[in-house]
Amino acid sequence: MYNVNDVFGIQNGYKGFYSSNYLPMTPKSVNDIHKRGGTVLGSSRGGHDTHKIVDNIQDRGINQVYIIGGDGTQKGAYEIFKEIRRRGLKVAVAGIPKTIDNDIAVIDKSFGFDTAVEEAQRAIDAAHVEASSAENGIGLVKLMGRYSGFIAMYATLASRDVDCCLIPESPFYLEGEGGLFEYIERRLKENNHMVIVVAEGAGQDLIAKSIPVADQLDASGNKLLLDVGLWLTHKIKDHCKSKKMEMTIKYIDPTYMIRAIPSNASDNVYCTLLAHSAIHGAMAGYSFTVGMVNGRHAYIPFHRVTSTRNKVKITDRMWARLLSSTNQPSFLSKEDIMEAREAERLANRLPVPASSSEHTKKHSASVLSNASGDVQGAPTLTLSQLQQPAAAITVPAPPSSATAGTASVTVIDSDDDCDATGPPEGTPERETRTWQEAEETDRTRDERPKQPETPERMAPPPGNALHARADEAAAQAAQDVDAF
Ligand SMILES: Nc1ncnc2c1ncn2[C@@H]1O[C@H](COP(=O)(O)OP(=O)(O)O)[C@@H](O)[C@H]1O
Ligand SMILES: O=P(O)(O)OC[C@H]1O[C@](O)(COP(=O)(O)O)[C@@H](O)[C@@H]1O
Repeated sequence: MYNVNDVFGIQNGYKGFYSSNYLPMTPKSVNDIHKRGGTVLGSSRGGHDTHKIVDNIQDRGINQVYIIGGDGTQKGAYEIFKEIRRRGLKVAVAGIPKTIDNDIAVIDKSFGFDTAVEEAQRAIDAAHVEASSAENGIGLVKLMGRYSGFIAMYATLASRDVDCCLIPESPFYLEGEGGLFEYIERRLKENNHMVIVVAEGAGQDLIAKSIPVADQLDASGNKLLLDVGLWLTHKIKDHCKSKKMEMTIKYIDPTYMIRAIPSNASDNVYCTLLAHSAIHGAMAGYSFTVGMVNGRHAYIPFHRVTSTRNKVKITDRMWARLLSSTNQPSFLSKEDIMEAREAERLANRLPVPASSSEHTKKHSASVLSNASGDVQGAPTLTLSQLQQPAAAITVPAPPSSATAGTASVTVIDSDDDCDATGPPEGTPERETRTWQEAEETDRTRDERPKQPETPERMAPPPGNALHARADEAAAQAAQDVDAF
């Protein structure tokens, strides 16, 4: 569709721009890479030298750069975009969110997350089998999630075999009333076995207190985490020993096995849509992070996705649903809840609530999105060309009959951050609302009467008893969190 002749892969992450040769990529060479796990191009931490990267882009005459990765990668893409803009180059930068952690702000979910949740079920199933095969058996599964517990939360909700889910956003404690040990004792008495899921970033403060070690960072500046699964296993064993309680604990760490598998069908489709959307946007001359927002394809300015991180909101319904599904303690004091609400209010720039129930007002990301809900037309580039950490594409100047106009471009910000070079002539009209106007409109939309929050307002359509029970339970759980 766009007459692209030269596509190159950058090997081993950002440093590959200046430390290795670019790898020519053809439809044939990438034909089945989506069926393999990991990355054929390689990845790395650290090594982001903005000037050297942009020098290379410039020297090689690259005019579109597609950058695939998590929030660190998107930050790096933003730096590259700013340097390109400073130099006045006609190069579009498209960030494509890929992380199993799902911690990238604004977008509905990141590519890789669904696959991770699905694969995590296998580890939870194994933990359940092992736990239920022993007397007082505990199965403990560690899942990835450095800063955010989305994989742990969704895997727990999907499995229904989990009795306790621990995530970084919800601090927990071991001893005393309402603590983890008390819950474990109770659950073993009731059921004779239990499954605990812990996200790798959970309980890091607790571990640091019991094993004081200096913080260490990886090459990208991320804190190296202590193994919460191993630590917890020992703590539980020690506690049960002190109580003369017979028990068996099996610790399963499937983290890399989960990240290493090929993406599932739903992620493959999502990847295709991201790829198509990114290509249309870059061909139209824009720079952005691409993603689904409220179910619509959107082009998001880099700074919107890099300024915050997506986290599980423990004051939100989803976490309340999890609490009601596992029956675990919330580990939260009233002060913790108020603090979490206040942090959420400030992060979302919400007004001070008139009453305590006001906090439940949600404020979704203010973005504009494609009115049709989809990007029109599909380029001939394959998604697999974009399924790797970084790829640079050299695009010939579009012929006068270029079909870039078929891309139904949606721009989420009308400030100049979203537009490296401006769209070439003949491309569709840009969104004309200012960012502030857009935000205002979206806020108005967000504040329209929503799905009611209280049990009586949550009444489902008559005749649907199953939904009624589920909704009642969710509302009750939300109230429990409120009341706590
Ligand atoms: N603030 C930043 N500015 C520039 N580059 C960054 C920034 N944060 C991370 N990076 C680079 O992005 C790459 C990926 O970041 P990392 O945190 O390792 O993974 P992820 O993209 O999964 O979050 C690394 O090469 C890192 O150096
Ligand atoms: O040991 P590594 O390779 O640094 O990776 C560990 C990290 O990768 C993550 O899973 C994120 O992976 P991705 O962003 O690549 O999907 C974090 O949760 C975890 O801390």
